[in-house]
Amino acid sequence: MKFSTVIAACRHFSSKTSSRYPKWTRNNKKKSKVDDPKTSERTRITWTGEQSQVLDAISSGKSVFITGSSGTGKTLLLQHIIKRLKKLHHPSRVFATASTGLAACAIKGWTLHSFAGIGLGEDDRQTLLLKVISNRWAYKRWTKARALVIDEVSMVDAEIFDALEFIAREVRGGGECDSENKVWGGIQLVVCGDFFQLPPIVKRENRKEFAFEADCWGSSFDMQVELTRVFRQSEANLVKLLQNVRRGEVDHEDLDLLKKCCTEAEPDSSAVQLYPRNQDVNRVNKKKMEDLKKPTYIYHAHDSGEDPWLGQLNQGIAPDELPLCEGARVMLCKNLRRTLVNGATGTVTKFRYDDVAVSDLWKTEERPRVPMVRFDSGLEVLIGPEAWEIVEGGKVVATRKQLPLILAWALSIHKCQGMTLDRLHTNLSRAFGFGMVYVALSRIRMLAGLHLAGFKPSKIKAHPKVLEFYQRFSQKQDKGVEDGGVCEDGSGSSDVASVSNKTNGKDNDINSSLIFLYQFVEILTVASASDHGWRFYSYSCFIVGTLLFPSCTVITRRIARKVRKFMEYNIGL
Ligand SMILES: Nc1ncnc2c1ncn2[C@@H]1O[C@H](COP(=O)(O)OP(=O)(O)OP(=O)(O)O)[C@@H](O)[C@H]1O
Repeated sequence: MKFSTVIAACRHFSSKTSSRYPKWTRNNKKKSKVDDPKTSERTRITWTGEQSQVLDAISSGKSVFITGSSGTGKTLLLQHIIKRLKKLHHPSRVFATASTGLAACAIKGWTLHSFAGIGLGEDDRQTLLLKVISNRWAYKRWTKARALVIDEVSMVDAEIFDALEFIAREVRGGGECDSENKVWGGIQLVVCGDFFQLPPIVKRENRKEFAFEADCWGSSFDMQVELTRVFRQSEANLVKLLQNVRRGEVDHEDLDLLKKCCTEAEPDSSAVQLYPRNQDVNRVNKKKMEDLKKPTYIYHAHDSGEDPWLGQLNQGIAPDELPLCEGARVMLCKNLRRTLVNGATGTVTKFRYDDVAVSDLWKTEERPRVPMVRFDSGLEVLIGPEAWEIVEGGKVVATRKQLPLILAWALSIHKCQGMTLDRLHTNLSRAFGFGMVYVALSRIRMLAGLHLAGFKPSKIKAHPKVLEFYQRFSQKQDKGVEDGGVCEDGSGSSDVASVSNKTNGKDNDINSSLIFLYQFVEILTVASASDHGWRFYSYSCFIVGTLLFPSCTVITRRIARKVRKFMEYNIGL
C-alpha cells in the first residue's frame, strides 16, 4: 500500500470519527490537582454534582451550554473549564471569549467580536464571512480553534450567534478537519450565561433578540446544564427573594424585605453605589470629589489611530478624562498582575512624581504625578499609565493611553455584572429594561449589606421569551429527554448524562489512538519535505520505539507534544 493512501485513509477516518477531539493529550491517567472534578486543592473548591458533570462532559469533547442564576459559580467553573480545554487541545487552539470587555477580563480572554474579526457585527452573515476571510489573523484563529468559550451569552443576539456558526462552518470546511457540514465546523463549544440578566442591545427592528432564538442553538450543544446551587448568598430569605426577582414575580414577603432595606441615610463610604444610568453615576462621583475639597489632578487620555476606531475608544473602559484627588475611591479597569485585577477597589492616598512611568504622557505638566492607591486588599501601589488597543487584521488601528482607573463611589449596573459586593447602595427607581434590578441586587452577599435609596416594584421584570425558554428548559430536564439534563437532586436526566458520557469515553479512547496514529503519519510526511527532516526522523524513531513499550507512554506523549509545538512554531502547521 502506498504511503499517501495510508495518510488519506487516516485523514478520512479521523474526520469521520472525531474532528473535535484532542490529538495528543487523551487518556491522561494522572490528573492534575487543579483539574480534579471533585476537588481543586489549590483553591479548595468542592465541585457540586452539576459542576462535576460539566467538567466530565468537557473532558469527553462535548459542547456544553451552562446556565444558572447569579452566584451559582458559572464564571468560576468556566475558568477551570478553560484550563481543562487547554490541556485537552493545546493552549493556542482554545479561545476564551465574552460578550463584554469586563467579562472577557474575568476569564483572561478576548471580546467575542474581536476574536471573531467581525467588527461591530452589524452586517449580514455573508458580509461578515468576507470580513473574516479578508482578515488574515481572524481567519487563522477560526481555522486553528479546537474549542471556543463564550461567556455572558445573554448579551449576544441570535443573528450574531447564527452568523458565527456559519462563519465557523464555512471557514473550517475542507480544512484540516474536513468539518464542512459539522455544526460550528467541529469546534468544541462552551457557552455560558444567564438569560435573566442583561439582554443584548438590539439596534435593528425585527432582529431576533436572544441567542437561544438562533436557528443553530439546538444543534450547537451535546449538553445543556442549569447550575442550581447558589454560592454567593447563604441567607435563605435572600436567596428566595433573588430567585423571585430573577423571574419577575416577587411576593409580599419579598417586598417587605426590600422595604426594610430602604434608607434615607447617607451611604457608608465603603459601599459601592450602583445606578442604572451613567448621568447618575457621574453626578455622584463628581459630588463626592468636590466634597473632599482636595487639589484635583485631571488626567486626559492620549488617543492615536484611525477613524472609525478612534470613536470606539470612547466606548471602552478607560475614561477620556479622569479627575483624581487624595481620598478618591477608585476601581482598577485592567488586570495588572495576579493580585491586582480588573474590578479591584481602593482609595488614592497620595501622588508621587514619576518621570519614567509617564515620560511620554502629560508632558505639558511641570513634573508628572501618578496616584498611589491603597487597595481594599491592603496592597498599596503606584499606578502608572496603561495602553488599550483596538486590533483589526493583526494591526493596531487605535490606541488609548490612560491610567487604568475609574472613579468608583458609583458605577453603572452594566459595569457590575459578574461582581460580588459586601456593601451596596443603589437607587433602582430609574431602572430600565429587563433584568436590571436582578443584576444589581444579586451582587450582594448578605441583606445587611443592601441599602436601597429608591425602589419601584414595577421595575422588577423578566422578559416573557426568557421565562418561556427556562420553562422549556426545566421541562426537558424533568423528563430527562435532553442528553445533558442535570437535576439538582441528581435524579432523572442526570443519569442520562452520565451514561452518555461513559459511552463517549470508550469511543474517545479508540478515536484518540487513531488520531494519534494519523498525526504520527502526518509528521513523517511533513518531515520528509522539511528542512528539519533529520530532527523529525529522530523524534519519530523515538516515538515508534516507545510505542512498542506501553510503559513509556508518558515519555512518548511528551515527545509527541514537543514535535507538534516545534512544527507549529517553525513550519506554521
Ligand atoms: N463549587 C464551589 N465551591 C465553593 N465556592 C464556589 C463554588 N462555585 C462557585 N463558588 C463561589 O461562588 C461565588 C460566585 O461565583 P461566580 O462569580 O462564578 O458566579 P456566577 O454564576 O458567575 O455569577 P454571575 O452570574 O453573577 O456572574 C464566588 O465567590 C465563587 O468563588
